[in-house]
Amino acid sequence: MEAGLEQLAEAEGTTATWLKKHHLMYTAATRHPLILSIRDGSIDLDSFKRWLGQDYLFVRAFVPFVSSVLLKACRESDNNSDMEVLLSGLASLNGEIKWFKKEASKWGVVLSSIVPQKVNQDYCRFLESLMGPDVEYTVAITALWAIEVIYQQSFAHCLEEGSRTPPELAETCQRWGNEGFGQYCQSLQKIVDRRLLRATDEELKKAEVALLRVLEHEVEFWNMSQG
Ligand SMILES: Cc1ncc(CN)c(N)n1
Repeated sequence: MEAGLEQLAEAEGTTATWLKKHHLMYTAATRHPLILSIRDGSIDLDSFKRWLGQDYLFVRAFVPFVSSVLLKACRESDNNSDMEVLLSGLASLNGEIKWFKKEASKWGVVLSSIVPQKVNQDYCRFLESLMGPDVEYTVAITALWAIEVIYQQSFAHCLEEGSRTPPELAETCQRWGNEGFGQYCQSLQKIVDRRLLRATDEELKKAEVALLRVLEHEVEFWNMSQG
């Protein structure tokens, strides 16, 4: 990399550099055909319902993962405010689970009879693999940021001017596409960039791999939902 570009990368943060480097995969995850079909109004509602049921199960598995990142922050972070950012994210999952239940009953999706599909199980297993004490805080929070920002960028796209998102899906898009969630993602990104500045080469590599794995799992999750 040229010296000037290197300085730019440092000024804008490692995460931005990685998103540029992996822009094809990032676009595949944030502009998936399922998201584009919500945005243009052509969404197949069976796909939406499949996504809803599977994502409910995913979010239940996501709670212990976020808790584990919070625990790592309490033990390993060099900055007190990390804990507050993570705690706010964890707290909002309470409302999210309630929302899934309400939304499922609106669409006639019976959550108690949803069986996790293999893609979902694989993703949840990946989350579990990041929960152990051997996984560094920097690596785990990189994965958390990636998981959240993909949803934020995907659903915010469905709320942009010119989108023809069906009104009955607007609430879903608002849940992850709203300003507050965008700010939460930015707070996570700042933590990740701060941690990556002090990371060892090995940690940097592991964090970048975690980002790539999340991108792959997210694309698979959309594919599975689309059927
Ligand atoms: C698959 C998936 N990825 C991300 C999110 C956002 N927490 C979610 N609910 N589901």
